[in-house]
Amino acid sequence: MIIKSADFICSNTQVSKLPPPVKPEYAFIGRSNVGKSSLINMLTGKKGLAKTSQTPGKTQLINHFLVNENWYIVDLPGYGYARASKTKKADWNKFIQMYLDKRESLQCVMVLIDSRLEPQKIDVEFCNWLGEKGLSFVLVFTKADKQSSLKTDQSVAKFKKALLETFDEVPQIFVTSAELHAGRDEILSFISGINQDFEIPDYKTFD
Ligand SMILES: Nc1nc2c(ncn2[C@@H]2O[C@H](COP(=O)(O)OP(=O)(O)OP(=O)(O)O)[C@@H](O)[C@H]2O)c(=O)[nH]1
Ligand SMILES: [Mg+2]
Repeated sequence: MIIKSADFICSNTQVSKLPPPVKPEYAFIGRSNVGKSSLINMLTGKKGLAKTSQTPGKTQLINHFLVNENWYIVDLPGYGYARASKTKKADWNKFIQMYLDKRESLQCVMVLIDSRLEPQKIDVEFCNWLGEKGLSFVLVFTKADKQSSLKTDQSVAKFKKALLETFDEVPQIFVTSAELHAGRDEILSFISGINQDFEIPDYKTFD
């Protein structure tokens, strides 16, 4: 897929204020600092589109970006930010779960996993939750440039093994580096394949 345009549309803290669910949508989610915003910038080819930061907890809202006028990328706040208060974490859970659970046009949840780490409990639990809800998801391993490909392969294998404790099969896997633009074509062609079959869902308006 060639990216002709990518534009910021809106930031929201309320599910009721999201754009109408008439275009296919892909949510990028994962632990704080895993590289969600960097990946979005890499995929769209627009460096400053999603705000990135070395300080975890940068993205605080549901941010919609419209790509090629016909599909949305959604940048979500990271989960598992250790320094966030309990109330904040609970708010995050409620808000994000409601969004993921209710968003009619959501086609796939892109779960980002830091390829340098051993399987993290919070990531595995989040995947299990998606599975329970029957939501489609794929795994996107990030920051592959930070280590050898052997080390990345080992991380991927360990994560697969952790998921196979609850799932019969593992979801599709992408290995990426925002730094090296790796994995871009694979993810864009995956999205393009789904976009082709998109039909506008029935949906409720909130007014
Ligand atoms: N080397 C390398 N660094 C990366 C890569 N992706 C992200 N980073 C760095 O990791 C840090 C966090 O990146 P962000 O994209 O802001 O992470 P995020 O997941 O959006 O973080 P929050 O919005 O805080 O949840 C930044 O310092 C990035 O430059 C990558 O592929 N390779
Ligand atoms: Mg971010």
